[in-house]
Amino acid sequence: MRHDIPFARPGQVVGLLGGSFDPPHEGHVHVTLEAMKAFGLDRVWWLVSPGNPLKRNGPAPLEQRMRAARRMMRHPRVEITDIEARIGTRVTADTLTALGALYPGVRFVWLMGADNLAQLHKWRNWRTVMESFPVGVVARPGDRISARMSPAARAYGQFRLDGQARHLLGRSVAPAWCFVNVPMVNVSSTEIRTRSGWGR
Ligand SMILES: Nc1ncnc2c1ncn2[C@@H]1O[C@H](COP(=O)(O)OP(=O)(O)OP(=O)(O)O)[C@@H](O)[C@H]1O
Ligand SMILES: O=C(O)c1ccc[n+]([C@@H]2O[C@H](COP(=O)([O-])O)[C@@H](O)[C@H]2O)c1
Repeated sequence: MRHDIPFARPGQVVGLLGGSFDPPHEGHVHVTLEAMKAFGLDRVWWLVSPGNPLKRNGPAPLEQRMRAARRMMRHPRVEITDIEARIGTRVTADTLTALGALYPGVRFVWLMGADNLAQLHKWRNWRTVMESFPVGVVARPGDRISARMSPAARAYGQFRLDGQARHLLGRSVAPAWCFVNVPMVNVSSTEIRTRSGWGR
């Protein structure tokens, strides 16, 4: 196993929170802790992205976002990683395919806020995202309804786990997804960039 990428044992359930983290904030911490509890995850990796394929303006340098993410999230079961830059992927479908090959036997769960489920059908090979690993979706202010009515939610409606079975998500076989309606934290990187000048 390479030493510049995180370690996971076969059988472990590892949540993947992909993001620009430009900058990281309390909302990311909140999603991580709620998802860990709700979906029965052993660990969560923050995948600090080299750059969202759909965002035209590049984020702050990866090293700056990695440092800020490490300051923001200090938890013994959470790892901050730039693994996408290391393995050379930025499209999520490609990342998940690569991780499946790199970590045989590890049970990954793709995590995202409701805003991303609402947009998922615009991602490259988005069906591969739904079909590679189970997907855990966490409520976000303003996006709960659009997420649940979204093309991806409708296309995979029959594979949705009821909220009461949320703890089974990590041990489910894809396609399987679950939306959890947890208390929400109203913060975004966009708002922080606007008021703080982060990255400029
Ligand atoms: N407050 C929040 N509640 C729920 N999910 C969140 C929250 N903030 C971020 N997320 C989720 O975390 C992941 C990474 O988010 P990202 O780094 O894009 O932050 P962001 O605040 O959405 O950024 P931006 O405002 O630049 O779009 C995404 O899946 C996003 O939905
Ligand atoms: O694969 C895609 O086409 C794609 C399009 C938009 C976003 N994503 C991923 O979604 C995650 C959240 O992105 P962001 O910029 O909203 O933090 C991050 O891991 C991105 O790489 C992926």
